[in-house]
Amino acid sequence: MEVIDLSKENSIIGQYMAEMRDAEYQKNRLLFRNNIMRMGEYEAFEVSKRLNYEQRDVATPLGIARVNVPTDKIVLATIFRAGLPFHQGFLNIFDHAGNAFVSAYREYTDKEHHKVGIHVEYLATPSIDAKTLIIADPMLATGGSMELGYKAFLSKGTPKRIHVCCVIATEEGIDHIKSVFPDDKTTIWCAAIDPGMNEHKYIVPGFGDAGDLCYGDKL
Ligand SMILES: O=P(O)(O)OC[C@H]1O[C@H](OP(=O)(O)OP(=O)(O)O)[C@H](O)[C@@H]1O
Ligand SMILES: O=c1cc[nH]c(=O)[nH]1
Ligand SMILES: [Mg+2]
Repeated sequence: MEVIDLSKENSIIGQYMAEMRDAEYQKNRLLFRNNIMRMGEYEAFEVSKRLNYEQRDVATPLGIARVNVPTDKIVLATIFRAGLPFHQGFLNIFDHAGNAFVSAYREYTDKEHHKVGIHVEYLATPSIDAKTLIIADPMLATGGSMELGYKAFLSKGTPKRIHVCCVIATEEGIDHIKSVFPDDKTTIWCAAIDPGMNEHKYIVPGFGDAGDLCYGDKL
């Protein structure tokens, strides 16, 4: 399975990442959400290079122009909450895509807050049969939310190609995706692979809680 870490090549996303990781800068939720959205736009452009294309003749006012356009039928899927601004970034680029949403939230199952359980409660999706499925969620920590989100989407068909798109990943999360997603048709995209997680399963150095940074704390 191909894993593409966009930070391997210098680009403007290094600036977005520096701002998103900065504890002072993070205090402004509008800026944080906006940077997550811009990361989505950037990643979407990169993913677009891997789509299938066909030539089309377009009538301009002055003649016929030959243009390459993507033929893939895309479904953009995301996981509430932190996925929402990331999803918007992808949708700004793939504006003809279908859209799928699932809710998954992590909850500690022990009083020491070392073990994480994941709850899936809501699913709204078009058919993903024979589609190019892009699942956008900024954090790939244990990989549990991505797995459960994917399994929920699978109840609505079998995709032709899958792009797992995140902002920060861990090796553990990537290994988990490799163990549960089909190897021959999945690509993992990220903008950083961080060294690990703390005892509460937060990525270190990471950002902190991406959902809270976008939308505030929750009970
Ligand atoms: O790889 P995992 O260990 O499953 O962690 C990743 C999940 O954590 C975050 O969601 P969270 O559960 O914090 O919900 P939120 O977006 O509502 O804050 C993030 O958006 C992922 O969905
Ligand atoms: O570091 C992490 C891990 C999971 N979810 C987050 O929002 N942050
Ligand atoms: Mg959260």
